[in-house]
Amino acid sequence: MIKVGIVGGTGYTGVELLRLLAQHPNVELTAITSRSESGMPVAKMFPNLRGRVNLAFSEPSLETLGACDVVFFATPHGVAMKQTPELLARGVKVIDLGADFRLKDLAQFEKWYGMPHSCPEILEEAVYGLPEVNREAIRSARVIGNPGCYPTAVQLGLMPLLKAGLIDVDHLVADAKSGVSGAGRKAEVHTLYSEAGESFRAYGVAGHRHLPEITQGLNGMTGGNVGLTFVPHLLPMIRGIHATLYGRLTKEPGDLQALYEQTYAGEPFVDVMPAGSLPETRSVKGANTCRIAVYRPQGGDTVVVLSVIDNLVKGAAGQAIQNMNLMFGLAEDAGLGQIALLP
Ligand SMILES: NC(=O)C1=CN([C@@H]2O[C@H](COP(=O)(O)OP(=O)(O)OC[C@H]3O[C@@H](n4cnc5c(N)ncnc54)[C@H](OP(=O)(O)O)[C@@H]3O)[C@@H](O)[C@H]2O)C=CC1
Ligand SMILES: CC(=O)N[C@@H](CCC(=O)OP(=O)(O)O)C(=O)O
Repeated sequence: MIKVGIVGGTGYTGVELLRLLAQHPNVELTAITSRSESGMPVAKMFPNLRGRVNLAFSEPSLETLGACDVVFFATPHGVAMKQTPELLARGVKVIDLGADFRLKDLAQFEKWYGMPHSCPEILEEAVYGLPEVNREAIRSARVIGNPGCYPTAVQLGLMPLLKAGLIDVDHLVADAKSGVSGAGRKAEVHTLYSEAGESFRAYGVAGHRHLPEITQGLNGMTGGNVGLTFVPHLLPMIRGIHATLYGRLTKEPGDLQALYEQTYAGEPFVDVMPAGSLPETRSVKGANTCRIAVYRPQGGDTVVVLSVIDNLVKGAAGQAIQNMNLMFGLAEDAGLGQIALLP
C-alpha cells in the first residue's frame, strides 16, 4: 500500500482527493493536514467521508509527512516549494496541485505569482503532470507540477490541431467558463451565492496566471511561440469547466473527427464525442474525464473545439491521482473509475 499524505485537507481539492483516495485500492491515507482544524475528525467536517476516512486533521509537520511515500499539496501557491526539498531528502515524492512547479521560466513564475521561487533546482527537475502529453516523464518523476484546471481543458482541446500543424498558431482563442468551486473554499465576496448566483461575467481579461501556463504547454506542442487570447468566466454553478476554443485553418484539414479520435485512441480519460455532439459539464461531474467535440462550422476556415472537465477532478485531484498511479507503476486508472453524476 502506498502511504499518502495530503497538505490542505480542508480545501475543495483536498476533500476531493480524500473522496477519490478513500476508494483507491492501493492507498493508505496516512496524514491529512490542516493548520486551522488540527485535531478535528475529518468526517466531522466532511460527512460524505463518514465510515470511509477515520483520521483527524493534523498539523503539517515534517515528521508526519516525512513518513509518507507521496504527499499531495492541495494548498495555495508558494506552500509546496517551501517543504518539497526536505520531503525529497526523506525519499517522499511530491505532487503539487498549486502552481509552484508548473512554470519552467522563473521570471514568468515570479511575475504571475508575485513571489520568488525558493527551490529553482527542483523546479527544473519537476515534471508538468499532464499525462496525455508527458506520460513517460511522469513515470520517473519525483516532483509533479499538477496542471491548473483551465490549462487542462484548453491544452487537451487544442493538442490534436497543433500537433497536426493545421491552424494559425498566432491567433488562438480560448473562451473558458468555470464553476465557483474553482476559486476554492476560502471565503471571498465574489463567490458568495448572492454575488455569483444568477449572474455571469468574465474576469482576468487583461491577464490571468493560467495564460503563461497554457502557452508554455502549447509552445511545447508546436515548437514555437503561440499567440493566445484567453478569457476566463465565472459561471453560477459549483463544478465544471467548459472551454470553447477557436483556431483558423491554414490548410485543408482532412477529417477532423478522425484526427481527434486517433489522437486520443487509448487515452483512458479523454473522450472524443461523436460528430455533432455538445459536451456538457454535467457529463463529467465527479469523473476524471475530459470530453471533447470538434466542429468546422459551415465548412469554413474556423475550427471550434468544445472541451469540458470537472475542475476538481481532471482539473485537479483526479489528475493528481492519475499522476500518482503513473509514478508508482500502478494501473493508470486505479481508483478513478467514477462515472459522472447525472442529472
Ligand atoms: N479549486 C480548483 O478547482 C482548483 C484548485 N487548484 C489549486 O489547488 C490548490 C488548492 O486549491 P483549493 O482546494 O481550491 O483551495 P482552498 O482554499 O479550498 O484550500 C486551501 C487549503 O490549504 C490549506 N493551507 C492554506 N495555507 C496553508 C499553508 N501555508 N500551509 C499549509 N496549508 C495551508 C488550508 O487549510 P488550513 O488553512 O486549515 O491549513 C486549506 O485546506 C491551489 O493552489 C489552487 O490554485 C488547482 C486546480 C483546480
Ligand atoms: C473560478 C476561479 O476562480 N478559478 C480559479 C482557477 C482555478 C485554480 O485554482 O487554478 P490554479 O491552481 O492555477 O490557481 C481562478 O481563476 O483563479
